[in-house]
Amino acid sequence: MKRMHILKRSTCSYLRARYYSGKPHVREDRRIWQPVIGLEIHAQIPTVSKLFSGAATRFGSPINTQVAVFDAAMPGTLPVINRGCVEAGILTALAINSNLNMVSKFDRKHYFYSDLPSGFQITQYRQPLAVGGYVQYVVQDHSSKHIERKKIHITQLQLEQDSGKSLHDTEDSISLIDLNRAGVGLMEIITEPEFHSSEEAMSFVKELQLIFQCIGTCDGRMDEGSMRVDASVSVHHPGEPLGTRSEVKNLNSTRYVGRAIDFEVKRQIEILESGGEVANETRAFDFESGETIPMRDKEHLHDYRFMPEPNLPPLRLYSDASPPPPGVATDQVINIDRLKERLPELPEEKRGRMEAQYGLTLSQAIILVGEPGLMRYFEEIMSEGKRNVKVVVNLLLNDLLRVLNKDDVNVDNSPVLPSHIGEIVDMLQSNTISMATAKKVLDLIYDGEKRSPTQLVSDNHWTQITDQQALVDVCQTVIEQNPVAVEEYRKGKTKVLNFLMGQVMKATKGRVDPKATTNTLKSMLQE
Ligand SMILES: Nc1ncnc2c1ncn2[C@@H]1O[C@H](COP(=O)(O)OP(=O)(O)OP(=O)(O)O)[C@@H](O)[C@H]1O
Ligand SMILES: [Mg+2]
Ligand SMILES: [Mg+2]
Repeated sequence: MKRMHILKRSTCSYLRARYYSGKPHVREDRRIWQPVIGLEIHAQIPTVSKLFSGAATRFGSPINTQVAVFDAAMPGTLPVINRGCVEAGILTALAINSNLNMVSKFDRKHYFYSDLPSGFQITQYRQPLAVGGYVQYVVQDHSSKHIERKKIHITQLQLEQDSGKSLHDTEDSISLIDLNRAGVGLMEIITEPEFHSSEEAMSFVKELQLIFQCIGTCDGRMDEGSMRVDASVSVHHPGEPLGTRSEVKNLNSTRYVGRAIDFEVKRQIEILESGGEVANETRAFDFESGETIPMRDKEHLHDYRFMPEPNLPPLRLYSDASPPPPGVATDQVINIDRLKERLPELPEEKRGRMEAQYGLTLSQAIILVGEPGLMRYFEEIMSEGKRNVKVVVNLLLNDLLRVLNKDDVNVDNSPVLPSHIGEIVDMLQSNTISMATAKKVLDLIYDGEKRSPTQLVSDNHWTQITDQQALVDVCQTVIEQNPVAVEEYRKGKTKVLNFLMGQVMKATKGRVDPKATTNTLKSMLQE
């Protein structure tokens, strides 16, 4: 059945309604509210210099130490476009299936703000770098464990300058300006208003972060402001025209994206249900109260007085099919076919391949692809020997991630290497060690053990007891030493078996196969 993304109209129970994956909540009159969300994402391009000047872009540098005369809008300075930024924009457009404009243009967008010395931002208004496109992403409902693939359409991708930063000193009532960020290259990506829940919007933002990191066109660090999200939110009754949107600006974590959307949806439903109208306004999110508040400086409608940027010619792209005119040096132009060749396997393609090639479930594929470095690590293990994919994935997702997450260590810095896991898996598959021993070996290597897993097992005599008579002997001892438990088991308290199993494990230091032990114990107890 197709899932519906609709909300109970009643506002009091709104927050309890899981409108992403839950069943439709319908009031008697069957009038339901559907949230509609569109996102605008600003992503900083990690080139060493800015979009139109040679100033550096390092995050966290001392205030006003990365400012070229152009960034400070000194008269007579001219923009020179940064090839790296254009390439990043093109790569991103390709990754989100957007159509590149072979000719795009730059415009001036005027507004007054103290951190914008020129009084205008150079952006792409009339003819952006790319239009259209779509992104496939996955939405996971953590409580129901339901996973769904979704698709969102992209409106456009444009290149533009970032602004500076104002620091307001309320004590001395002064504002200080830091121009380090002014002119850093940004990609603005706009989605169609097609999300119907905060979960969908958040999942898309995470997918975009994965795409950026995969192709290297933004570090995706929302906490450092290198990726910022504006969420436009409205509600309507399905089948009727879209409602008036409000726009919550500058959300700097995926969690805040979700909280701001949930708050807005609830606020708007309340207004509409009490007969009011939603204002088309810009709002800010206050993470402490969890509320959105109108932004005072944006109360009036802006007249940006867009005009073509006279100091930049149109940006022309070339391809093998439409090459540059003869005589133009190849390093002076960009051929998009060369960039297409550089496009790596994207997150959704990786997930699809993990499912198809290795038979993984989508939820396993999501973790392997979402955890930086983990898919490569997994494939390195799988590239040798005939390793059972279930055993490998189980060890990685349950045991390796457990120890790494405990100390917040990245897979790439893991002291447990793919070769270690490979050896452990081989010993498991040949029945040399039990699962309990495998976990113990993994933990020891994580804690700094320098011997190889094989060496460790042989030095400690941890090889699994595979000899059936030896297993029977251990079980016999345990049965003799625990008459009370045995009695209870025979009276029908079958849970006692777990206790006896534990005793065998203890006696053998985990060197037995749980299944073989259970069977042996059971048959011996029936005698
Ligand atoms: N009725 C609606 N409800 C929710 N979202 C909407 C609605 N109509 C449009 N949107 C979304 O609002 C966003 C509009 O962003 P866009 O940047 O194009 O315009 P803007 O916010 O007015 O301009 P800017 O912020 O650059 O000054 C898009 O993400 C779009 O999907
Ligand atoms: Mg906007
Ligand atoms: Mg915009």
